[in-house]
Amino acid sequence: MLVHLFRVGIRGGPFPGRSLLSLRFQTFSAVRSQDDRLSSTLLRAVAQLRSQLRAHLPRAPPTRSRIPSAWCWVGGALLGPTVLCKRPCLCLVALCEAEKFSPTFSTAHVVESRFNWKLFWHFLRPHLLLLGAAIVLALGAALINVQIPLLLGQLVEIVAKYTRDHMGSFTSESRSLGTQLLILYGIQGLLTFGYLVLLSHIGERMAVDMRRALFSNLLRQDIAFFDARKTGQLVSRLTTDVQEFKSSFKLVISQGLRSCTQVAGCLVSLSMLSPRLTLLLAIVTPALMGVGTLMGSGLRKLSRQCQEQIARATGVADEALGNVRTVRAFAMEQREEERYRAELEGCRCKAEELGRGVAMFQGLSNIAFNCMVLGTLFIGGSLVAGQQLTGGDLMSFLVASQTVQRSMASLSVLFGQVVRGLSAGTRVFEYMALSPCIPLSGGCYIPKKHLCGSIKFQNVSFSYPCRPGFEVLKDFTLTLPPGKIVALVGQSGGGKTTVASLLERFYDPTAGVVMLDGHDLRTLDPSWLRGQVVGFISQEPVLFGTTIMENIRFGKAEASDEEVYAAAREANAHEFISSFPEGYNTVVGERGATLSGGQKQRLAIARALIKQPTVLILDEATSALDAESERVVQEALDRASTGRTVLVIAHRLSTVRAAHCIVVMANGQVWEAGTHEELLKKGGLYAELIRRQALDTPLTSATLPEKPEDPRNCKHEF
Ligand SMILES: Nc1ncnc2c1ncn2[C@@H]1O[C@H](COP(=O)(O)OP(=O)(O)OP(=O)(O)O)[C@@H](O)[C@H]1O
Repeated sequence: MLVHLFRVGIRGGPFPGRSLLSLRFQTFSAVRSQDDRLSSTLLRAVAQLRSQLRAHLPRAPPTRSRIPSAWCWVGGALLGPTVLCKRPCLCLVALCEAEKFSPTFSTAHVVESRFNWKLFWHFLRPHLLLLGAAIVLALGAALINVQIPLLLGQLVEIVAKYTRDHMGSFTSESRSLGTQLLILYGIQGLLTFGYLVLLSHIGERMAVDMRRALFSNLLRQDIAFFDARKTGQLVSRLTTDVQEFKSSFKLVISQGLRSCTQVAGCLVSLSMLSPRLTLLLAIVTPALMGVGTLMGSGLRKLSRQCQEQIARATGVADEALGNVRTVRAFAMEQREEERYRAELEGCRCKAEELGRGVAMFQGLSNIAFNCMVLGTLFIGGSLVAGQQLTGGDLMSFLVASQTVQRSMASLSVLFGQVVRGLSAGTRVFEYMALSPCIPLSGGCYIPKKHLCGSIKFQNVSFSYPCRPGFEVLKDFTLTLPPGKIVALVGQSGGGKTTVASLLERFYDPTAGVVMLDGHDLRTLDPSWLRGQVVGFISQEPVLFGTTIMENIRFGKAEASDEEVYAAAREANAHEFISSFPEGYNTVVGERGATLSGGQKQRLAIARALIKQPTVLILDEATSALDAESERVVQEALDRASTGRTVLVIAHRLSTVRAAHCIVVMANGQVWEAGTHEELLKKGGLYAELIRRQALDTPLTSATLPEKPEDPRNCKHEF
């Protein structure tokens, strides 16, 4: 179009030759472009134009006043990024508000999901010096890029002169310009290398810092937080989202800064060329930006949905691969494939929708910018006709506005990346800003010599945070005397494990209080409680994929080798560990996959015993074992239970006969309590359970015998 315009100028001759020649500097400075082909086409056209002009018009000295000074460029270059940073909504990038995210659970304080600039600043601040250096280098490279076309223009002038006059030595005339150009190319290359290295350095360090902070904050979240989320989704935030954010950050600084500098510089040129036309542009552009903001808002919402869908797909893959043995055992490969395919299909639909949105955005912005050029030409043409603007100025204005257009186009390409980056950042910072309701540490603790291990649940009611309407425990009262074994039995889903979870303070009761030696658990330091007071052995012990030694030491990080051996002996594990060629250095495989169920359980017992807990919770610890393993493990458990307050959760009633007290739970309440003999004699629910277990018939709430009139009468106090 520009070439065409030049030709029109020559043919129609409405432009005074003097003004056209005065275009020299503005034209070349404005043509600074990433598109070399376009630049060289323009250069050729200008050279052609110039030689034709020389043939038709008298030579005129170039005007100098309209060349933007270096200060204008620097000012523009600094303004652009500042505006981008401060008011992203004013720009075509980073322009929309985040959608409010409705959390699926209500325990933790969830901050609204806007991009958290405060946290971003926290991670950026340590790198400000390097970032400043990178910005200076990038601006330097951009400013050199502005100078290069000027020199190229002069070189073209020499070529044109030599072609026309065939006088003098082309080599000697062009040598100094060529050398200057070579030096500028070299410096520009160095500057580009410098700012890219710096950005990579900053980006990588920020990514590491963000991952560490996010991981650390995730580990601190309430158990309820994990109830409501899939591991794959959390891992995706740690990996994909941080990666996406880092890439966008680097791209915005490198490509975005360059384009913004160019836009700002050209805007300075434009306002110097024609304040009137610039004013018109200044009116039209915000209107276009308004439309862009609206579209951007929708696109951002889509981008967020897209990423959440990706996280869901990752979650499905993670679950299937993590539980591959179960999948194989049930021959569910096909079904898992289908589930994953369905999630991927969801990803594809969302991504395509997003792609269409971004494409439409870019298409519309192209139309808008082209219309702006056309409009400028018409309005500028009428100004020229009214002698309010010279033809040369109009030409410069068009070239400069073209450069603005190209830079804006490049910014609109950046837009998609920035939208993705911002929403990835929003997702990362969202979980970083979460604060758990139950802190990991803080509060008082009971000195060892005063610690007895007396536990009391007093009128406890509880609903899981992710199922608030469903009361699992209702006015539940129970006492666990120090050094005694209390067994919890009852129908499946009656709330036995929930009692253990409250004792570990994985959750806080909705009403009532859980006390240790008369102290409300909420006033005690949770990490002291879990780390030193309560030992927990579950039905499915989870081991880490490291050595046996490390796994046992997980219970007490500072334990000596001797303490590890002692705990293993107490747990009946020393013998089998010693029989392995690598002994305690045997690596157990992922989740202990290379060990038998009984061996895993004994390692879990050793891990719990090494911290010498005052209170021990055994949640169906032997129910997954065969008779022989159960015997060995039970032996270890009996030994471990001596002198401790023990809460045994059991399905197989035969394993709890010897308990000091058996508490039967049903519908979240204590149904009855007493010793084995007392309960049998009573002929209530326990007797029914014993009878049904003998017949191998499960008890459901529908088959519960008549409830005692007041369950509180069944409260068992020692
Ligand atoms: N993390 C959780 N989030 C929401 N509801 C839960 C959660 N864990 C358990 N529940 C629900 O709480 C109720 C009590 O579960 P709990 O595991 O305490 O029962 P239980 O008596 O230990 O059962 P079982 O003997 O089968 O292990 C059940 O209805 C269960 O669906």
